[in-house]
Amino acid sequence: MPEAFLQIEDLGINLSGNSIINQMNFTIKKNTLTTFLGPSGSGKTTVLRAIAGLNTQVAGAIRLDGEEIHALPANQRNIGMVFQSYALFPNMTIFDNVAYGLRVQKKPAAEIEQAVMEMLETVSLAKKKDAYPDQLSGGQKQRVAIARAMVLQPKLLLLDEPLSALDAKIRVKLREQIRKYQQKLGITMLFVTHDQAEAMAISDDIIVMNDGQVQQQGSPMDIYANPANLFMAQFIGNHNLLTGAELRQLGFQSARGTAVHDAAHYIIRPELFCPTASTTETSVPITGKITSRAVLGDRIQYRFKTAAGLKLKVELLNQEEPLPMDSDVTLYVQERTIQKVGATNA
Ligand SMILES: Nc1ncnc2c1ncn2[C@@H]1O[C@H](COP(=O)(O)OP(=O)(O)OP(=O)(O)O)[C@@H](O)[C@H]1O
Repeated sequence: MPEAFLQIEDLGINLSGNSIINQMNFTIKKNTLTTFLGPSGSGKTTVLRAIAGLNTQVAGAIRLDGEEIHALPANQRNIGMVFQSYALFPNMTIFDNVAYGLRVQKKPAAEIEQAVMEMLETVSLAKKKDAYPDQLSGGQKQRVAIARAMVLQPKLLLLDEPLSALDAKIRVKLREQIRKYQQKLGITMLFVTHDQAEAMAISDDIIVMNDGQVQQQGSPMDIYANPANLFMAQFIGNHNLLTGAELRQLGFQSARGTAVHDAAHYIIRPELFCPTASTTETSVPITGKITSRAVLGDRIQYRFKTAAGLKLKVELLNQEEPLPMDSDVTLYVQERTIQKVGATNA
């Protein structure tokens, strides 16, 4: 196993007398982008602030690159931070904003000039070096904030919902750019978001939090394909979540070759329904009626009600005639695509 670069061990955080985080453990690897994903109030910001040193009243251990850092003040941790609100200095030019930290460190002027210009080239803002923050768009301001943090070459860069204040199109563009900077400069990043698509799109690893607990950590594919528990199954994706009893009612005796247990939970992903039976795999026919449909562009989303009254979400590629409404249709699901919640095997 690669050595942990950031190691959180038995982290405990109390705020105003309430236990917010209790015995939390996780590690992240060097030169990766890890996302904290979780609903509002799950503790993402609280843990990030503890790592940054903005809250030092914590139990347990925080190690970065082999060094115990939990007792160090924020400015001695070599950790950068980017906030949703940019927090640029309004009365300084873009160049001076990015140069600020290096000047505090009393680096020679020529070195500062070179590092700042390289960083402004990286974030494609070299031409704006003499502008002031209020002359830039939201996305440009956030790129300055990111450049200002990256120019200090922190061991770890924390980004707390950095895209939340931006509109949808810019968010997608900037998240791709952040991923590019991370890979180009080999920075270890920890990125907080409550947006699942954002986390899936850019992460090497996702840590899903709820109620101050890590629910699951894994690659986007892992998290999507193998939810570790009921919370994960409900939180991630747009699944059909069924009990074993319901699955058997649909005609499945087994899932991935294992007998279905009535009390266990299973997932059928909406995109895994087929209009025709597989010729090579065991597939189960399910008959019911389409009760609604929505054309999403490349896909069509259906609500499908089985003869026994189970309501399922179905998504098919928009490449043939849409399924008819209100008359019986039969769809097929391959037995091997059913996922058991909490199963560890892929
Ligand atoms: N200063 C404080 N005193 C007491 N409780 C706090 C304090 N700050 C946060 N909390 C509580 O800690 C929990 C975690 O909050 P936190 O801000 O870390 O969640 P989050 O996952 O970052 O949420 P969001 O996505 O809304 O930012 C919440 O229940 C919150 O009410």
